Amino acid sequence: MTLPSSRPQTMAEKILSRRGTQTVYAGDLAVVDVDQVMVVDSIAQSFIERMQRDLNAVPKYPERVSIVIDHVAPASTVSVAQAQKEAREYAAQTGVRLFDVGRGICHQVLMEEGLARPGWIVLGSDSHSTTYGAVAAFGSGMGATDIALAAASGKTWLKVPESVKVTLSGKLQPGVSAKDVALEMIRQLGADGATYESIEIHAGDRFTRGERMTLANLCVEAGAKAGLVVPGGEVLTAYGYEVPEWVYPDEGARYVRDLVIDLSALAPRMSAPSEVDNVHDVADLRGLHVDQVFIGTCTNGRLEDLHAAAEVLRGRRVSPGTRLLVIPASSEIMEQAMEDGTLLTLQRAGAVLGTPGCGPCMGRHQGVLAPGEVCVSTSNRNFIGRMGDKDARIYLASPAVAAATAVMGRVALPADLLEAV
Ligand SMILES: CC(C)[C@H](C(=O)O)[C@@H](O)C(=O)O
Ligand code: SF4
Repeated sequence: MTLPSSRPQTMAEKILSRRGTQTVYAGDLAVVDVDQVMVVDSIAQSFIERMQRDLNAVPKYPERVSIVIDHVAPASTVSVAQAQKEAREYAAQTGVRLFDVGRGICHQVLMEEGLARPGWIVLGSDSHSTTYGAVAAFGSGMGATDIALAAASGKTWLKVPESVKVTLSGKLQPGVSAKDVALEMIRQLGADGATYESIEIHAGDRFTRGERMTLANLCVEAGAKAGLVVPGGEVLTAYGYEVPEWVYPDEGARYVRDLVIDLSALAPRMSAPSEVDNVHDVADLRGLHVDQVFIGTCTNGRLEDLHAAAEVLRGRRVSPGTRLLVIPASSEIMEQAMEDGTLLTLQRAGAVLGTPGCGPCMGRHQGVLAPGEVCVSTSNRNFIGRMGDKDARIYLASPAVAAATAVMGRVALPADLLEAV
């Protein structure tokens, strides 16, 4: 079925039209079918309460609902353990999917399980649900009430967002990664610069699916409702997904803003405390003492990220005054990194390895920070108090920069290690 389209549409307009009842444009209200609803452990209790107490409903399509125990996994306190127990029981009773402790971070797991696909609408009880835009799914985060309504009815309603067009041009320099591009994009847009907008990223055939996840993941840090990467390159061929022709934005679609990022001019970037858009060249922050380095999260905990870190750490040691935590984003990644020797390289270099999941990303367990401590993290948020004490400071960077920093014990570029020998 091709819907009549009277004027050119953005990708967000395309998907929301196709999955809804009529052709819609930015500003319209859309009622759409939801292909997958994702609930994380921290929200599971409120979700269950909304379903049972407020809506008196069961999931309409249990196969379209997934619960992931990832944020504080394994449980850190009795109340966390109790909440996770209830989530397991709920999944067993209703037949929704459950991904239990150790399977990994919700967004990574859904992608691996094929529960986010081109043209789908995926709603998560987690703000980084924009990540699904890596495979051209309209992914968005919502609160427990909206998530429960979507699970109960199989639908959601939302205002169709305006779109910002981000075009990537040129070729990345060696040592510069998708994370640096994402941080630069957030700097240019600003922390609230795309509030309730869809960021449509035109990357051509650049970037793997994992790198596209990094780009789409960071979109919410500019306040975006969705972050859609236009399919190209590997995404079209390597994952067995058919990318339907109708997903692509039309020539002449209307954007509220146009941004072009010249990749050839980009150096490794770092976001300094305590807003994600406070982005600088790593070279300008070089030398700052770092207490903890964390490589992981839904932003940069994939195999390619662990490879980038291992390349820097092979045959080297983490600096004595610094701790390095490495947490693969999923069990699948962990297995691959075991098989190909990456974890051994990291362990020998002095890394502390953790259970696949969010780890200390939001400061709940497994590596929270003391007052005054400085952390370089490959995650996506450096707000005050995010990883522990409010007087700790967090800098966001790519896995290669994080690894070089761990070796030097201070903010460094991989190239600095060669000079230090
Ligand atoms: C716990 C969850 C709701 C939260 C989010 O919404 O993003 C967390 O994942 C985060 O990164 O802050
Ligand atoms: S890894 Fe961090 S950013 Fe990602 S879902 Fe977990 S807590 Fe949120």
